[in-house]
Amino acid sequence: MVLNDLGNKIASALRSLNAHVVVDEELLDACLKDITNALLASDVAVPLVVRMKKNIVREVDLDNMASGMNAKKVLERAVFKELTALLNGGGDASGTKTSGTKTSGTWTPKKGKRNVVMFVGLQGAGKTTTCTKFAHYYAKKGFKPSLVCADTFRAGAFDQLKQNATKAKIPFYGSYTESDPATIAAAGVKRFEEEKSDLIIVDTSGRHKQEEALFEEMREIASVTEPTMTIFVMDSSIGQSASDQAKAFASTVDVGGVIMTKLDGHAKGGGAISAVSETKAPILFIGTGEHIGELEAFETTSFVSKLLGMGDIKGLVEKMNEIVPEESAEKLMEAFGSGTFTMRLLYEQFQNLQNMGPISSIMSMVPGMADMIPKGGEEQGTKRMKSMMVLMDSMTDAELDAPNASKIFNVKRMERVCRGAGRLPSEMITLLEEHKRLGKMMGKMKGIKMPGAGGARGRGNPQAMQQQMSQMANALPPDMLRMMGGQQGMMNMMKQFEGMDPKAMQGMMKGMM
Ligand SMILES: Nc1nc2c(ncn2[C@@H]2O[C@H](COP(=O)(O)OP(=O)(O)OP(=O)(O)O)[C@@H](O)[C@H]2O)c(=O)[nH]1
Repeated sequence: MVLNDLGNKIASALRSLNAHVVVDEELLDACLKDITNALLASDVAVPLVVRMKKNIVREVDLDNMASGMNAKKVLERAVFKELTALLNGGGDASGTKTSGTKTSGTWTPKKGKRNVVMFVGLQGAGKTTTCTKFAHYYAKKGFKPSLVCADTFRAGAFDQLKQNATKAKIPFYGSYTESDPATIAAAGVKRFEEEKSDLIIVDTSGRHKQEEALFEEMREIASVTEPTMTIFVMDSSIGQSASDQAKAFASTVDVGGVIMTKLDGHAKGGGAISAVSETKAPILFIGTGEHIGELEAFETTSFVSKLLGMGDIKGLVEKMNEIVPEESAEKLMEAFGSGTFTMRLLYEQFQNLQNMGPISSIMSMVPGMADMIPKGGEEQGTKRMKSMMVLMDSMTDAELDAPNASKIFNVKRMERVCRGAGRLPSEMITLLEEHKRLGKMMGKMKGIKMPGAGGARGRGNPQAMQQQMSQMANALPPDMLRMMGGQQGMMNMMKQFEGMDPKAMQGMMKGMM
């Protein structure tokens, strides 16, 4: 993931202070040096790094720090604040901007109103892909989005948009014959206004800073479509040169938000962050893959928290509650109670896992678990899961709902399922073994009450919590328990959930299970 390296280095610089009881000037200097070096090595622009350092030093004023104040905590907070400000597009926590339609918070279109969003950005930044992801994201939220292709510069742009839009079932507009992008944009917006689309997305052609003619075209499109929001799409793998280009865009049109794409790559990312600060606009979303669902609403504090290995419990709760349907969670809970674990239930849990997106991104939300999935492990796991689902697709309803699936398959039935699924007998055996193993684990968990409302783990009942944790720890495979830091690690994790809305918490725990 982009910026991972930066996050690890800063977190390790901060952690290095833990070995010392008192933080003096010398230690602070050494830590700050490591942090600034990490920022520079990630391509964050020098003036921004200098400013950040100055702000941090001002905040962590050891000479004037009240006695009893923890210097490490103050430093951690200052670093957090500066990184947040940088990603908010201001670059300076002491004086954040707002201009035009932008705010330093998040922007959302208004349902049922006229929302025209113009996408601008460099060639290949991912505009066309992101337009469809953006439309899909809001379609799921009940909007009526539409797409207009005003890119007549790149041959094939309209076909790409058409293909993406058709797949996502989003109405689109474009032309093979009209060569003036402003004319197409105006006609498309007019059409969709008449059709009462409440989110009209206009894709423009990519350009470089030097191409004045194309910048003029962008101004013309903006003047005929009167966008309510202009989003600058930026490739996070772009280096230092991104800043100049971002500046040129922001001075031509009123950029109100940024979408950073390709965060799933391995680039250093600091150049992109510096460029965001040139636009003086907040990041609204991040692109984390090529697929339509791989667009995540951006929440700066959650992002910085994850970046520094502090987890993002709030995001985790929201994600779990959004993805795991209440009905499926209830069924799973029932299975916990009865110890019955059918193939269908396993299939449904795999479906939930697929909807969650990469497991590593979920793990990064849990404090201390960012590195739990070994390199390559995720891809391998996904492949295995898909192969098991294909096998289950070839089973009968009776087989899917049988309480003792691992016992009812004879050789003939196993061969038939494999033939139907086009899978090897060894894969079928793995599925049955896996199902049996999970069923066993489920049996051990029988009777565990979920934390949260009405759960045995009341805040005032640490003994009950300890008991539940022991039972859970016994049920988990030893490898997994070890990765979680043993029973103590689990307890620490649970402590992070303290003070959370019990209902939300309960829903999340059901989902996680
Ligand atoms: N890995 C990854 N690839 C992405 C992401 N977003 C876009 N892409 C890929 O980036 C490439 C370029 O994307 P396009 O959407 O064609 O870019 P564009 O900005 O419309 O290009 P122009 O029309 O030439 O300006 C495509 O191969 C996309 O699949 C992302 O978040 N992650």
